Formats: sequence, C-alpha cells, structure tokens
Amino acid sequence: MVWVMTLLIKNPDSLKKVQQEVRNALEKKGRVQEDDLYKLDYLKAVIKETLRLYPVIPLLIPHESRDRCILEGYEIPKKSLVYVNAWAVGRDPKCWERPEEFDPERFMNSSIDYKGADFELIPFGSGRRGCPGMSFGIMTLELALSNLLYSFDWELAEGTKDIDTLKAEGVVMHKKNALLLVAKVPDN
Ligand code: HEM
Repeated sequence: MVWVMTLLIKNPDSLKKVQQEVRNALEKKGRVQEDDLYKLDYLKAVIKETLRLYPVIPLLIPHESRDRCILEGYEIPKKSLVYVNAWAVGRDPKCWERPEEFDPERFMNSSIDYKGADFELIPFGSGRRGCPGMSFGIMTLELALSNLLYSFDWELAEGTKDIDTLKAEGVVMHKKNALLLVAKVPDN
C-alpha cells in the first residue's frame, strides 16, 4: 500500500486516472465493496505495476533443490539453497520495455498476471510453494486502496517537494523513510 501511494503521488496523471476510475464506477455509493472490484481495471494495473517495481519480498522465500538438475546449461546440485530475485526479474530489460518507468498502461489489454504462470512477474512466487494468500492479499489491497482513492484527495505534506523511494534493509521491502501524505475530503 505504501509503495502504491508513493508511486501514485509521484505520477499525478496515474493518480488522477485511477481516482476517476473508482469515482466514476462507484458514483454516489459511499464506499467500495468487494463486489465492485471487478469494475476497476486500471486500479488492478496500478497494483500489478507496483508489485513489478517493488515486490514485497524481493528475493521470495529461499528454496532448496531436492535433486540435481540442469537449468539453461547451469548445474544446480542437490540440496542447493536457491534464491529467486523477483526484483531483478521485474526490472529485466529483456522482459520489459522501459523497465524503470512506472507505467500501469503496460498491463491494460495484457494477459500478464502475477498468478505464477508468467515468469516475468512473480511477486507471489510460482509453483507449489507459491503464496497461498495471494487472492486474500490482493483483495485486501484492492479494497483498501480503492476506498482511500474514492474518499480522499491526496497531496504532499506542506514543505515536502518530492517523495524518495529509498528502501530499508530486510527480507520484506519496507520504505526507509515514512510516507507522509495529506488526505483531504473532496468538496462535493
Ligand atoms: C500482497 C500480499 C502478499 C505478498 C506480496 C506475498 C508474497 C509471498 C511470497 C513472495 C511468498 C514466497 C513464494 C515463493 O518463494 O515461491 C509467499 C509465501 C507465503 N505466503 Fe504470502 N504474500 C502475501 C500475502 C499473504 C497472505 C495474506 C497470507 C496468508 C493469509 C500469506 C501466506 C503465505 C504463506 C503461508 C507462504 C509460504 C508458502 C509455502 O512455503 O508453501 N501471504 N508469499
């Protein structure tokens, strides 16, 4: 959630577009509920793009190979500790055009998903040890984010010129400096 809001405030066109999508879809309903989420294609693209650039667990969870195997000419001995760098995969120029750029549009009209079948986007891992909480995690994020965008306008705090994207050290990618934004209730 922190990284989505960070990227949106740094990309005001995307913020405006996703906010308009939520407000147009919901009109005067008052709050977003689970069964409204299917209407929010751009919001889903914003979340995918955030997970591509800032995967929550950048090296996933370490795995151990059960047997010796050869992968693309590399031998991986039995019982090797294997780390998969989802961060690097998400920014690999062989997989992504302008990989460093935040561009949710790349997921509109694209079948690429984080469910583990598209190996260029693996914030939840893949295969039988992939994240079992993916649907729950995504739905929680979609619901919270869409309600924050529906109910409030977002601005930088007074005296803040820009937001940094420094990461704290650790297995899970936290933002090093807290994100400080001002939420305003829209006039109408
Ligand atoms: C946006 C939210 C979440 C993200 C980005 C995420 C990401 C991940 C990742 C990357 C892995 C390791 C996969 C691998 O190494 O192949 C994992 C494993 C796991 N996750 Fe999640 N997760 C999220 C939410 C959740 C939730 C909500 C739950 C439980 C309610 C959950 C439970 C687990 C468990 C139990 C594993 C270990 C699975 C295993 O080793 O077999 N996760 N998650």
